[in-house]
Amino acid sequence: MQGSLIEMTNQNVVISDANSGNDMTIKVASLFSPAAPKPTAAPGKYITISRRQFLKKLETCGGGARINAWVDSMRASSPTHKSPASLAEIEDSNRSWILHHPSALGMFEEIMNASQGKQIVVFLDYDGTLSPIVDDPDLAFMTNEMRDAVRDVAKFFPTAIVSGRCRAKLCCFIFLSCLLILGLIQGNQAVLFQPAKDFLPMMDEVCKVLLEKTKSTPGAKVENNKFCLSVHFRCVDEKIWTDLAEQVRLVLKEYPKLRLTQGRKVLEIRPTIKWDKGKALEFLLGSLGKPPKFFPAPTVVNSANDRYLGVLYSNPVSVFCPLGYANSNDVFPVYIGDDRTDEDAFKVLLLVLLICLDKFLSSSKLFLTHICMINNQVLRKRGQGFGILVSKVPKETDASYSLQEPREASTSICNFAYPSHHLLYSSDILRMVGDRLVYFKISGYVLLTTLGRMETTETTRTVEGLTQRTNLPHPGRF
Ligand SMILES: O=P(O)(O)OC[C@H]1O[C@H](O[C@H]2O[C@H](CO)[C@@H](O)[C@H](O)[C@H]2O)[C@H](O)[C@@H](O)[C@@H]1O
Repeated sequence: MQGSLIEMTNQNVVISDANSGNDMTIKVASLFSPAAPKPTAAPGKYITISRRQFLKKLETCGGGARINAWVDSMRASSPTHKSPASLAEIEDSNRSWILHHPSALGMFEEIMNASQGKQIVVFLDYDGTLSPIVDDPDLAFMTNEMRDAVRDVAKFFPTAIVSGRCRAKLCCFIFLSCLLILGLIQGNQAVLFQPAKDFLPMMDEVCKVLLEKTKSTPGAKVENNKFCLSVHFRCVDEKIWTDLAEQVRLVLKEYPKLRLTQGRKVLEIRPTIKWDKGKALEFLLGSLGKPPKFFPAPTVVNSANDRYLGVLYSNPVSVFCPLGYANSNDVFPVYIGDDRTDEDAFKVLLLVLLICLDKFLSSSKLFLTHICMINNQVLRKRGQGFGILVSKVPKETDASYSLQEPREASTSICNFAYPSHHLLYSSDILRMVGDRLVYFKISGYVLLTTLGRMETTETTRTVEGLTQRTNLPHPGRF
């Protein structure tokens, strides 16, 4: 469990979160009731407590503290200020975070190796993962490159976009005829789950109240996502965030069946049912069928070097069938997300990841970085999978890997899309050099693959540049 440093001053508690590199200041009076006296520390000394415990404490305090907690939590998931910490401290904190959450780009080979014999299923968050974060939520579009990457990955693996957005809006953004929110891009097959539909009239009513109450706050925006109402703070002056949060709290007070969560400069109001992205992930896994056993697995193109397995292993495109994956060992979920709501999905994957690492990576350094997290309870769970957090700054997370920004996510998604299928079935294999190099052509790209690493280049014309950079032999003319 990562800790936070709390410095006691006369009126304030300063939480210095070593991981996010951000300081938050919270009034002592709102934090500690007479029944729960202030912790004491010698002048200039720090008390270390878990940040999660700290926020939990705030949630259970009175109105003022709760609002501070919401605002602080929003700030931490989308930092607004540079930390006053020194450059060296920031670098240190970044280094340590990356060690625990290595870049998913560099870990591609490990991920592919760990998925051997499994059906990869890809889960993608939308805002901040597939689309860059923008001021106006109605203008959060994917780039063409990302759209292609998602379409390609969905050709080969069951792929779901898991988002709090309403379906109509998301479909319009993505502009893919085969995609539905909380659904699977899998031909025209879609799975929908709407566990909160009884709440719809209440959600509409609350939306109207929120619109009315927030209309005088410059920059505030209320978004009706049908099962979740989002109050956006991104364009509101930070000085009045607390006032806006108080307005939201007062509205929510009248609706005990609704609860509040925080995201990136957004407060979200949802029904108090047990439904979050972790549950969505489990539900979607349960809705997927086992892949047809068209091809014996694993299939190795060049048996002289089984390190190709990670790249060349076939994951046949799965078809829908009533048998679910939920408790199956045959599935390998990969979840990419950027926000607090994605943490519920990462938690589900973390439980299964450790088993996977135990099985496949016991001798690797990756395993060593995770071994400290293993406990008996976790080991009793079964399965495998990877959570990948998209974030430029260190954040407390249950994801195992990281990516800096949506652009990296699209490269990562491409990595998942290309190697597993095409090389095996297509006639596009252009050249194999010894047992360590393969070039193949797909969708106008030439892919250079060596021991699981892959680079893409636009056409044959740039292969020269690629071979020079990588010191690998030129594949010759094709
Ligand atoms: O639950 P999620 O799928 O992760 O959705 C969280 C919120 O995502 C969107 O807001 C975020 O992206 C916006 C566009 O880039 C940005 O302006 C906002 O600050 C972010 O929080 C969406 O608009 C919200 O409705 C979701 O609650």
